[in-house]
Amino acid sequence: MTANGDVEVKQSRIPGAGKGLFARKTFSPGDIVVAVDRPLVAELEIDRMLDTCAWCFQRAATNPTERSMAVSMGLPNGSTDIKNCTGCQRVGYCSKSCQSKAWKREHKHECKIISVKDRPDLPPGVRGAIKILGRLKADPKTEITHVHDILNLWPAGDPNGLNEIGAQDKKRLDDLHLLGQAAWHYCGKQNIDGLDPQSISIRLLSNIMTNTFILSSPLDDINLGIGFDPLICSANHSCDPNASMAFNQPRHEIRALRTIKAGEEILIKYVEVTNPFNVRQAELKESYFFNCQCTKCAKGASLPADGFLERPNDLENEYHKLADKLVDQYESRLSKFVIPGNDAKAQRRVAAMHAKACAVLESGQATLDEVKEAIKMCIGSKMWRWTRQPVPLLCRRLLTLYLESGSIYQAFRLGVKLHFEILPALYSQEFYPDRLVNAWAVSTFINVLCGPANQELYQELAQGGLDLRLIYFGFLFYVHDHTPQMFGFDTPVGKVINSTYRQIMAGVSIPEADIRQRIETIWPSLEAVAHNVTISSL
Ligand SMILES: C[S@@+](CC[C@H](N)C(=O)[O-])C[C@H]1O[C@@H](n2cnc3c(N)ncnc32)[C@H](O)[C@@H]1O
Repeated sequence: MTANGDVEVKQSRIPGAGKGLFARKTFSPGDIVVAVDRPLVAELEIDRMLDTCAWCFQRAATNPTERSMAVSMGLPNGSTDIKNCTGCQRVGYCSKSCQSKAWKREHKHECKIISVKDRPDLPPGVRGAIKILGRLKADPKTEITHVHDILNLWPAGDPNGLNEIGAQDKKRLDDLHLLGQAAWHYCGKQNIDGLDPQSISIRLLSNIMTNTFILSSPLDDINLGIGFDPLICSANHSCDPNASMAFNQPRHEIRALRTIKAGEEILIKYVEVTNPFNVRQAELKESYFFNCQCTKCAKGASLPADGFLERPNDLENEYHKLADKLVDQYESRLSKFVIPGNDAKAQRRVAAMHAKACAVLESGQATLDEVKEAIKMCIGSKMWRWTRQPVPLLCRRLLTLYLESGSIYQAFRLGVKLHFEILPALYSQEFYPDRLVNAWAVSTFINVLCGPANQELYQELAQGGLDLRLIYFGFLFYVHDHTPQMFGFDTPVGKVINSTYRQIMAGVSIPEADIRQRIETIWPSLEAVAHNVTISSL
């Protein structure tokens, strides 16, 4: 495996986790631990194949409203155009340079296969496997190493791995067999020395499909596609990770979130780790087929993230009735949310409320009112605090919906609540990606609020002691200060942040140090804004 010298792959200390990635030197917070120029497999979701560059994953905003919004915010989505490959017309690129890199490395192996007229668009994992097999055929000597690196991972690298998947989800295993055979068939059924031809395709595909990470841009809250790389994927999961992944279109990095000492295992998150114990366990099992054995999970459901504000059997009458109906409605999904307790019925009621809120989150179609209602149900029932999931995830969704509906002031207030109250309670690290992305979003809302269209509101807030211009600088500096540790300025997100910072500072005559001093004096008034966001003011 093409490991860089700073890390090595060896037996993990997590019980039953197989191999893991270990530090060979000490890393400071923000240091790049591992980086690949592009994951070995990076494939667009089917829905993104025609509006996102298949090489660098830059998405073009095609909806006119979204496009003009992106232009006004200086985001790359507003200035990107995707031109289809003239051969297959199934994928496109944002530039000649991306097209040429993609062709040389991989697209030449799939172009004809995916261009067949009546063939439906193939799922990303299958397209990835086709390219790997195509590359192997063209250059067996070099590419066989990649194939072995892939096959060594779990589950194909573990004699029981595929059986375990079959035992948990037979349909998933059947699908992998079917899709693997399809990839092998499309590639001319090539054989690989020393490997059983019947199993190569399933093993390749299952290792790619069960170890993928989602590729998305920090500036664009959309799943763009899937990534898989044997080196990055050697890192095991922890619900208390010491490192995080960043996709810098198309460079992929793992960065230290805190000090990692030489010899320590590098642990990233595969799923949302701020969820309660049972939800984390269920999500890891559903998507990655394992029972998490990390140090946080070893404590079971005993942490603040698992607890409620009140005892579930003290649920007020109004919510009691609502929850009883929800228990019937979400019966089949309850086990994921139930926390074992003295009063099983009461636990099932709050679990049903959690299931309802998650159904809202999972539905891509939920309206602004539905999301608000879900937050009101959780907070209004007095069971949830604002920092217990799924409330933070619902708040993030609501913020996006406020933005889409043009309710910028509401988005600003909720963003401030997330910044001051919610996110620091979930992630103690100063520059955690979610905190940085939220702060960047808040800065863009304030910029709009400072504009000519919002003069009245601006004046009103200024009279109440909220100097939005100064607050804007506060968020801009926060984001600019932490970007090097989280993304770097040479990345798409880093470039947007840096050019905004430079542009703004070029028009300012007051020394930056003075602005920073003044920010400190007004910052406490923002904490009051955060505090004043209640369910009745959503
Ligand atoms: C992306 S691979 C990581 C490399 C893998 N350990 C190997 O030996 O190939 C993911 C697999 O590692 C194991 N794993 C990762 N994190 C784990 C954890 N916290 N607890 C238990 N098993 C884990 C699971 O088998 C999971 O399906």
